[in-house]
Amino acid sequence: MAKTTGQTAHTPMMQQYLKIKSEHSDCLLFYRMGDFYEMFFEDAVEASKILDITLTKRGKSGGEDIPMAGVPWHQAEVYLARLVAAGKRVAVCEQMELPDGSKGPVRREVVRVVTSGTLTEAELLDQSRSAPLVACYRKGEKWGLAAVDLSCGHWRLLEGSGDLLLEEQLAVMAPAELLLPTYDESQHSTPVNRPGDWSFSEAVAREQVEQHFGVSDWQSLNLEKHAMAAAAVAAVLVYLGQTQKCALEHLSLPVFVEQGNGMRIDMRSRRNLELYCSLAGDPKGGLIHVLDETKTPMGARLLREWIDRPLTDITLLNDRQNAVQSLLDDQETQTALRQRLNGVRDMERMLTRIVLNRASPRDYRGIAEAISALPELYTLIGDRSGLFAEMAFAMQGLESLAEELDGAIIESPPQVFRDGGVIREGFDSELDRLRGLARDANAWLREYEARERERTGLANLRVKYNKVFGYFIEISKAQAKDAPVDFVRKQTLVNAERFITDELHSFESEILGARDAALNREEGLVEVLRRKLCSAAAAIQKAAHAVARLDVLSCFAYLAKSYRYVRPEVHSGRSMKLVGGRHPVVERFLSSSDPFVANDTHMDLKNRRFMLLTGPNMGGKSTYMRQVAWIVWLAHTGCFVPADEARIPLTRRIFTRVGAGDELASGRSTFMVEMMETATILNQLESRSLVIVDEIGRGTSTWDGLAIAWSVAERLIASPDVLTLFATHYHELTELPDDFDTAFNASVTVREWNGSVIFMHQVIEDAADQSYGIAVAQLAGLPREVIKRAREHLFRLEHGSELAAESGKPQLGLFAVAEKKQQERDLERLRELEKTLLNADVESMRPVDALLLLDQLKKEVEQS
Ligand SMILES: Nc1ncnc2c1ncn2[C@@H]1O[C@H](COP(=O)(O)OP(=O)(O)OP(=O)(O)O)[C@@H](O)[C@H]1O
Repeated sequence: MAKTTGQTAHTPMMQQYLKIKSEHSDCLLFYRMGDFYEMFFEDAVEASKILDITLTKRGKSGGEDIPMAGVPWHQAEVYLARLVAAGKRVAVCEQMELPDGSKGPVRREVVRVVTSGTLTEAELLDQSRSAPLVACYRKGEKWGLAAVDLSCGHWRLLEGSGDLLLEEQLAVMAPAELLLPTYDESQHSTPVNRPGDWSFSEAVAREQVEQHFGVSDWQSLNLEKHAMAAAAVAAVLVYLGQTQKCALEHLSLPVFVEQGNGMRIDMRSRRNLELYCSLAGDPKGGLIHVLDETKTPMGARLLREWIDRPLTDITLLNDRQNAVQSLLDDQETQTALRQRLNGVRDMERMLTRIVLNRASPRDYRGIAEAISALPELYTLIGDRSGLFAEMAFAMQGLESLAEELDGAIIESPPQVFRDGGVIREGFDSELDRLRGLARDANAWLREYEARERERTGLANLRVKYNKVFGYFIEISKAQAKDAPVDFVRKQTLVNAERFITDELHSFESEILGARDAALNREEGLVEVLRRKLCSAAAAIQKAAHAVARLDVLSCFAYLAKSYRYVRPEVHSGRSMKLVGGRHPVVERFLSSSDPFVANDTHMDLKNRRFMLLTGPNMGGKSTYMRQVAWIVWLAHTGCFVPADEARIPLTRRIFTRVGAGDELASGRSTFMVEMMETATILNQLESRSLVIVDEIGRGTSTWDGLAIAWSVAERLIASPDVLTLFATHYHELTELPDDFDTAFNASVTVREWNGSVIFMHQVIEDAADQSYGIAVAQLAGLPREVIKRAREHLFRLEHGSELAAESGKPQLGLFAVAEKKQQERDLERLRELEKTLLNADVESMRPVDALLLLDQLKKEVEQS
């Protein structure tokens, strides 16, 4: 805390501030003062830097000025967003009563602590992704995770063992905030908070679940055999209690759902394949971006989830595919659906804000419109079976609530409730009556103001209102001396004087209370609607989830139609057949004059489990291999795939090793990253894996690199249930198919034209004949002199070794050269031995000398 001690006695308000701040010392304190949130002492200094707002002062402490900074209450969300993004937690302290003019500060309380994992405001959240609060509890190898997305009310509970899996699961969950016990010192890039070690306990979980959800039947949550996840649930609930300080009626029950295995893809592979953004960090180059044709925020979030967590259950996949096919076949319904989904706002998050009493009038209107859209949606799909029947059912039952809300909330409500005007005329007769009185009052006031101006001759006389003093007449200081005698002075301001008259007073007490009464009445009506929405929260969430599913399925059908995606057959066998496969992202970015070249892929475990892909730089090797990975991945989400035909083996894991950059920040060189990725693959290979290796061993000496690439390739070929695509510039490896029946060569084609290369991007089943490295370097704009010199070096290297020339593989006979050198050394040694033997005079030699010679020869052979 600041230098708050000292001899100066603090004002009562500052004493109150200091007390509240001491109870929230780990947060910045937003202290409400009228229309502002003020911060003092270090909070003010820190916040003014982060928010770039003026640092002023207010009063003194210990003889020194107290620093102060403030933000207007109606813009608080923007500032909160920036503070939270800067890693801060903010305690929001509100005035709990109106100032009544008496001495002493009004009662204030912290109503909420805003943290990165507990945000609910639309302005603070990315609508297309969830930002969960995740608690992690570990004991030995075992761990339990509880993730809650407070903005939607969803839980996800997981258990497992081993650091690798934990890291993977955490990476996929992408927590906005992590809760750990104090003894867990693992390092994370996410902000970590510690709700207290005692909270990570199954017993606390039982207590908390009963308290929050009124559920004492532990079995119904399927947590009895999942003590690790239960302990994590407890920590989340305790933390929410500490920070939210209100009932969380929108939270669904933390039920442990057995996840099944699903397809596993480690975080590196997700990055390598450019799932969320391109390797250069551009989200527009990420797969999610090109696939997201959803119409609603709920749909966008679910799309991410489906892609993040591919399924390995063929029946579930078929259900999704059937639904997509059915929409694809009925374009009329599909078009109508997409039109109707368009503009359905974020039901889940609006509902959360309503339940937590943080909603704006626009949230009420938004949810009214979203619920009103449901009947049209379920009618469109109502006569279908399968997933559609489930979705249609989940959307029903909210019709009367929709009608009531629609009838209650005006079409374009104001941003805040403060001035009323949210409830429609005709919804409540009492409200209409009070508003009528207030309207009459307004007319009377305008007439009274005009009358008094004329009577007094004071042109700038105004009749005004505030909640503390009610109605009064305000005159500027300069003219106050001309006020008539019946004006009774009520308050003196710096530039003005305020008065009351008998007439104004009696008017006020008679009818003007109607305005406040109307506001109160409106507040009460909104609260009734809020309670109804709270009671219907579970049903609304279910409907919202159905809307999200419908949106994603219709997005898949849209992709299929617009970009010629085809329904893949995911089967339990091990063969893969892709005809006319395309890369979903690259094909979108190419111009029509230079269209994407589709390619086929045929692999199977028996004869073609290892594809060795060679060809020039820029030839399209990386694109081809990633497209195969994407097609396999997408096929496991229910999405159709960019190909003319696709038969895909059920795949449990996808591994990739793709040209990495340095991870200097984590102290890893390019080569180290390469080797770590390779180690991950080889150590974790399991049956039904697809492996993509795009270059290996480049970051070290050619010899080491080639040797490593060779042995890794051999290991992958020997792995019993693994399909591998392996791209390399080491042409020596094209000999692999000679030694292994299950390996085959493929290459990307180029043509030479007028001394330049043209990339055909066509994959053929043959090894590449040369690298064209210098040609590509020339294309890239290397100075002409450098290119010329490189060609000279290349010529020297290619013709410097007879074997290189013999092999017909220019530039690449490194192993052959090594072998040749070794043979030469061996020959040399043999000649030495020969010489020694020939020089030995066996006739005259003593037996002991013969023995010594024999011994010497033996040692020489052993050392060679
Ligand atoms: N099938 C294709 N059809 C059309 N253009 C393609 C195709 N494949 C790749 N390209 C284009 O060629 C560029 C280079 O492709 P890619 O990065 O896959 O080559 P590469 O062989 O892996 O090169 P390097 O060996 O240098 O890594 C891509 O950015 C893309 O624009």
